[in-house]
Amino acid sequence: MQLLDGKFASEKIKQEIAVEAADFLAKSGRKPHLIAILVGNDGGSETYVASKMKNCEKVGFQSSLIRYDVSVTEAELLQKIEEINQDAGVDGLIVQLPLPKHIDPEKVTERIDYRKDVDGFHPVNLGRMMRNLPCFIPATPYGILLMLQAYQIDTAGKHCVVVGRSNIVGSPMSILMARNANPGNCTVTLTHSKTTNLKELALQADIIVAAIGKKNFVTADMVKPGAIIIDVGINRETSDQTKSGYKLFGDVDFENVAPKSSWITPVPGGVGLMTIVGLLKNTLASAKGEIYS
Ligand SMILES: Nc1nc(=O)c2c([nH]1)NC[C@@H]1CN(c3ccc(C(=O)N[C@@H](CCC(=O)O)C(=O)O)cc3)C=[N+]21
Repeated sequence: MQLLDGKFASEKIKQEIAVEAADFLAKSGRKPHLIAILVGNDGGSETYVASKMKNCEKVGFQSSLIRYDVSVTEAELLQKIEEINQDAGVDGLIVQLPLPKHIDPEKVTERIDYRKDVDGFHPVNLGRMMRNLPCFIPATPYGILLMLQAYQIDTAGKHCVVVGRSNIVGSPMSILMARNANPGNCTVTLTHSKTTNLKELALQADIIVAAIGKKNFVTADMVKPGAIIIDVGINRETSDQTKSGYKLFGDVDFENVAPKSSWITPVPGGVGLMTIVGLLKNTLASAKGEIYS
C-alpha cells in the first residue's frame, strides 16, 4: 500500500501556481482574483471557505469573502452575482454549497457568468467538458485528476467504479475518467443508491472513487487486491478528543481497505486538499484567459 498524499501533492502544485501568479502580476500589474460567497454559518462550509481564502493568499492571489446571513433572499444573492459578473477585475466567483432551502442552487449556478465559474458547475462548462473542449473542470474531480497525475498513475484501460452520482463529484468524475485523455481512458461504471449489485461491481474495479457521503461505506470485502482507492468522503463527527472538536472520516474503511490497495488517499489529507488546488488552477487559468479569452 502506498499513500496518495494530498499534502505533498497539493504543496508541490501550489508552488508552481505561486510562480505563475507572480509572473501574471509582473505582466499584468494585478493578481488573479477569486471571490467566494458564503451564506449562513454551516460548520463545514466555514472551514472550507476559510481554507480557500488562506490558500489564495499563499499563492499570491487576491481573495474576497462575501458573507450573507442565512435569511438573505434569493433575489439579493442573484443581484450580487450579476454585479460581480460585470466586474472585469474578478477572475473567479464561487457560491459555497449547500445553500439554505429557500434559495434554488440551480438558479444561482446558472446566474454565475460561465467565464468566471471556477467551480465548473455551470451547464456551459459541464457541456464543454463532455465534448472535451476547454472549460473549468469541477474542483474536486479536477483535484483527483491532478493527484493521479502527480503520482504518474496510468489509468488507461482500467475499470473505474465511481460510487455516487452527485452533480459536483460522481457524475463529472465518471465523464472525466471515460474521456479520451490522460488521466482518463477508463471503462467506467457509475454506481449509486439504486444500484443492486454494488459489491459485485466494486470487486471488479481497478480504481474506486468513493463519493457517497457515508462513513465506512467501502469495506475491505468490496475491494479487489491491488485496487487504487480515491476517497472523496468528508463525514464529520463531533469528538472531544480533538483540538477542533470534530473528527473527519472518509467513505472508505481506511484501516481495513488500505492493506489490500496499491494506492489510497487518506481523509483528511487527501482529496480535500487537492480540491482547493483545482480551484486555484481554475482561477489562474481564468485570469490568464486560457479557457475563455
Ligand atoms: N461551491 C462549492 N465548491 C466546492 O468546492 C465545495 C462546496 N461548494 N461545498 C462543499 C465541498 C467540500 N469541499 C472541500 C474543500 C476542502 C476540503 C479540505 O480542505 N479538507 C481537508 C480538511 C478540512 C477539515 O479539517 O475540515 C482535508 O481533507 O485534509 C474539504 C472539502 C469543497 N466543496
